[in-house]
Amino acid sequence: MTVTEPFIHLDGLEKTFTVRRRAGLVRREKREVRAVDGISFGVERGEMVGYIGPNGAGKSTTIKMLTGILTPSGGRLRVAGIDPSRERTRLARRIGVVFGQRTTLWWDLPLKDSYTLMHRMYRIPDARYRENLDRCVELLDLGDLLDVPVRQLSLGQRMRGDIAAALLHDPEVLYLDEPTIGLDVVSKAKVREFLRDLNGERGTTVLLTTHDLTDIEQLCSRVMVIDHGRLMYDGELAGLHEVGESERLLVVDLERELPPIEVPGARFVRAEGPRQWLAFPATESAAPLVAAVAAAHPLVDLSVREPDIEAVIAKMYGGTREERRESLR
Ligand SMILES: Nc1ncnc2c1ncn2[C@@H]1O[C@H](COP(=O)(O)OP(=O)(O)OP(=O)(O)O)[C@@H](O)[C@H]1O
Repeated sequence: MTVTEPFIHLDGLEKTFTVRRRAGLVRREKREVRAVDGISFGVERGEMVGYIGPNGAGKSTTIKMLTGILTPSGGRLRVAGIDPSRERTRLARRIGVVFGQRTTLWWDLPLKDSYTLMHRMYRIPDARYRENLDRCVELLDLGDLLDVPVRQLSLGQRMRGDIAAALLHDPEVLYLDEPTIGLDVVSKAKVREFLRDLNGERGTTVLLTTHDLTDIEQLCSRVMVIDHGRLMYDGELAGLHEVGESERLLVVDLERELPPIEVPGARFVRAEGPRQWLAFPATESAAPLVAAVAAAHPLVDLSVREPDIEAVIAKMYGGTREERRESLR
């Protein structure tokens, strides 16, 4: 029996950068940065996976290798059977990339002109292009924006425009690097809903890099954590919370300043005037806690905050970032 290779397959993948830095007036020192340090994983077709980690962990470097922009220093990499750095152009027809912090759209042109250019660049068959464009315009609410120059779009509008641009050629894989960064709550919800539908209806494989754990919670059944270029966790988000013993925060706005709230299952963290912060295990549902607080206290408002990724990872491995770096040496 032949074992088929996963759709995206990394085996001991490495990327080392050589950085030169001044070590005196004239002398320069060479230093090696192992941005990706032997990562192995497989992603099956149609999976939606979160790829998370603290700043400088090696996420963007991995994505750049997956798209063929960077050549690995070691290990093996295949996307849809293609070696990305050797056959970048062939792979480009099968993948889509969205970098939240940069745009692939033409800054001075109306949004629709960028799409026309992509239509030609990717040589997308006319009917397919029309169908995909119409679908994106409808689902991403782009109708009123098509004639607006990209530089005049808000961040959320631009992001939706970028996501559409990445999908016009029907990619089988979509890499998203911080797709919800800087977006307001409504825009975030729109982007997430669209991605969920895309994955459900078209079976597009999605690899998502984000600092927002809510993105992962709402979209991904599997999450991979990378730190210092190494894979530290691969499994369900709930499992990550368990390993990291992470806590969510319930932020409660009361009608007036009151003594610390005491409810079973939560820990009082701090108060500032009528606002109080209560911590509870991220593996538990917030609903019973909200009900208990609302039943016993005069509430004005409340919200739930997800643990941040840095905090979960710090708890998972203990110590500070520097101590963790030492422990990996
Ligand atoms: N072109 C480069 N030359 C030298 N070092 C680099 C280069 N690109 C990345 N690095 C280094 O490699 C490491 C990993 O960087 P990378 O951008 O992949 O991290 P990241 O997880 O995407 O971080 P962030 O969340 O901040 O975007 C960092 O130490 C970074 O400084």
